[in-house]
Parts: sequence; C-alpha cells; structure tokens
Amino acid sequence: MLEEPKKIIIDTDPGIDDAMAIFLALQSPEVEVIGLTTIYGNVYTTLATRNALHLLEIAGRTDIPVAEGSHVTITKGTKLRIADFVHGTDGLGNQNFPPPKGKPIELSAADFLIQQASCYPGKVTVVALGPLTNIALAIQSDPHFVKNIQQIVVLGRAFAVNGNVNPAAEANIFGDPDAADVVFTSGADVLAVGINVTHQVFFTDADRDKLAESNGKYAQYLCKILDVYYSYHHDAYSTKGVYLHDPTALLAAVTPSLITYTEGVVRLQTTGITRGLTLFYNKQKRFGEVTEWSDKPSVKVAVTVDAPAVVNLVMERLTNS
Ligand SMILES: O=c1[nH]cnc2c1ncn2[C@@H]1O[C@H](CO)[C@@H](O)[C@H]1O
Repeated sequence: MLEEPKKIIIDTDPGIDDAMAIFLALQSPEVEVIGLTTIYGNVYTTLATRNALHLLEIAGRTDIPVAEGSHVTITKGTKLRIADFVHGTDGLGNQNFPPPKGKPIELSAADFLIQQASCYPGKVTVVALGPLTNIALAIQSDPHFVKNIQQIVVLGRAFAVNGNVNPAAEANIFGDPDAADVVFTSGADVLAVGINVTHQVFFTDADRDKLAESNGKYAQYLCKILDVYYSYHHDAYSTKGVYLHDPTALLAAVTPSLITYTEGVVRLQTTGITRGLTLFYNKQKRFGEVTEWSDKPSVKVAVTVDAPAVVNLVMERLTNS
C-alpha cells in the first residue's frame, strides 16, 4: 500500500538555499507541502514573504498558502541580524525579480501552524529553515501544539564545531536564541540538523555546471541566483562550492534514513559573548544536583549524513523538473 505523503510546512527566510529546499520539496513525492510560513533571517520578514510568494509563482504552485511570520524576536527584539551579504540584498541573488501577484493569507505564521497541526493531529511536520520565533510563538500560544505537531525539523546549531556567525553561534539559532530555547525544551519531537552536518554536504562548481546543462526549470532558475551564494562561500571559506544547509534539513524530513542522530537535552546561551551557543547534555551522567538540564525533555541531534546521497537527490530532483 502506498504511504500517504507526509504533510510539511516550511518555515523559511528565502534565501538562496531556501529556494533550493522549497523546489526540492515540491519535487518530492514523499511529502506534500501544505504551506510556507515566513521569518526574518537571510532577509527581513516582509521580503521573505514576497520571496516565498514569488518562488511559488515560479513553481506554478500558487495553491500553496503563505502565512507571514514575526517581524521581531520572541522577546520583541528589533535589532535583527540579517544575512543579506550571503544571499544578495533581495535574498535571491540580486536578480530584481518582479513583485509577486499573490498575497499572504490573513492568518499569522504562528496561527497557521497551530491551525494546521490541530486540523491534522500527529500528521504535520514543520521544517524550520530560519530563526525559530514563529514555532516558539505557536508553542507558547497553544498548549496542544506540541502534541499535535508530528515533528519539528530544525536547520540550526553547531554541534561540537564553530558557528557561522561567530565561533559560538550558528545563524538561525543566533537569530532568536530565546525562541530556540523554547522549542528545544518544549517536549515536541525535535530533530536538529546543525552545520556540523550540513557542512559535510558540499555542492561543487562542477555540480552547478551540471545543473546549468540540464533543462530542468528549477535548475535553470537556481543557476541564475546561485552566483552570489557561490561568491560568498569563496570569500568566506575559500571553497569552490557551497554548503547545502537548507536542502539537507529538508531531505532529513523527506528521507529520514539519510541521517543518523543522537538524543539528549539541548539548552541555549541567551546572553553574553556566547549568545546563541547551544549546549548538548548526553545524559551519560546522572548529576546529583538539580540543574537547568535535569527535568528537560530530550531532542534529536543529527550526527552523520549520507552526503553523496543528498547531493544526488538534489541533482536528480532539480534537473528533472
Ligand atoms: O556565513 C553565514 N552567515 C550567516 N548565515 C549563513 C552563513 N552561511 C549560510 N547562512 C545561512 O544561514 C543558515 C545556516 O546557518 C542557512 O539557511 C544559510 O542560508
């Protein structure tokens, strides 16, 4: 018997690698994209919404609703760190695409997440590709959300490696560490795919050439916007190629066997020079004293990834489009 596709909502800040992940999801029969929710991160939230609508128009999938998310952090912080230097000022490789025709739905991202999770209890997975504000708001405003949601796959953390904002912190967690702490300690089924894993999934210059040679509609579109992302990686990491952060997290939801994970408690540093640092407690020792870790639920933290399989899937699905 054919399995029903897994319903997913992508919480996104598009973003070049977000665009790859969204197209990949639309090309994956294992999942049904039931909505996009938007958040600041790679760009401000207003532009994230515009880009999400634009990408769905490119895909011919304007049937998928877009719900706009928070413009501020969970503590109402307005000093946001926006990574437009990674993605271009428009978030999509400085292409000056025309504005989308569509509009976001009336519901906020958090309310849409709550509504869908309660409509399909145990059947909706959120793939969170930006800071976790919307998900934390959903958790805080609906006591049933944690049990209604099937899984929250988070692209975020740097597990035992340096961050990419500074040595302590990875960009999505750094974007709203207080929200991340709410999500990681909520008791929901959380799978964190950190940059210790996504930095293993490398898309080379030759891979981009292969995309360019194909007639795939998504491949052609992505080749236009990828230049900025490639130059940033070249400057920042001296690499000839880019890390596939968002596509890897997305595929961890689509095909869970591509990764392995360990389980433990994750807590956040929310202040000081290590703001955004995540600490993983592996539960190998029972501490005598009660600590901020003792009574907290475990989450899953990705440890390994089948990187060649991820690159193959990305290539296959984007070129056959
Ligand atoms: O060097 C960087 N600084 C800030 N954000 C980055 C950098 N590289 C990638 N991303 C963005 O942040 C997420 C992964 O941490 C990805 O969504 C990626 O688009």
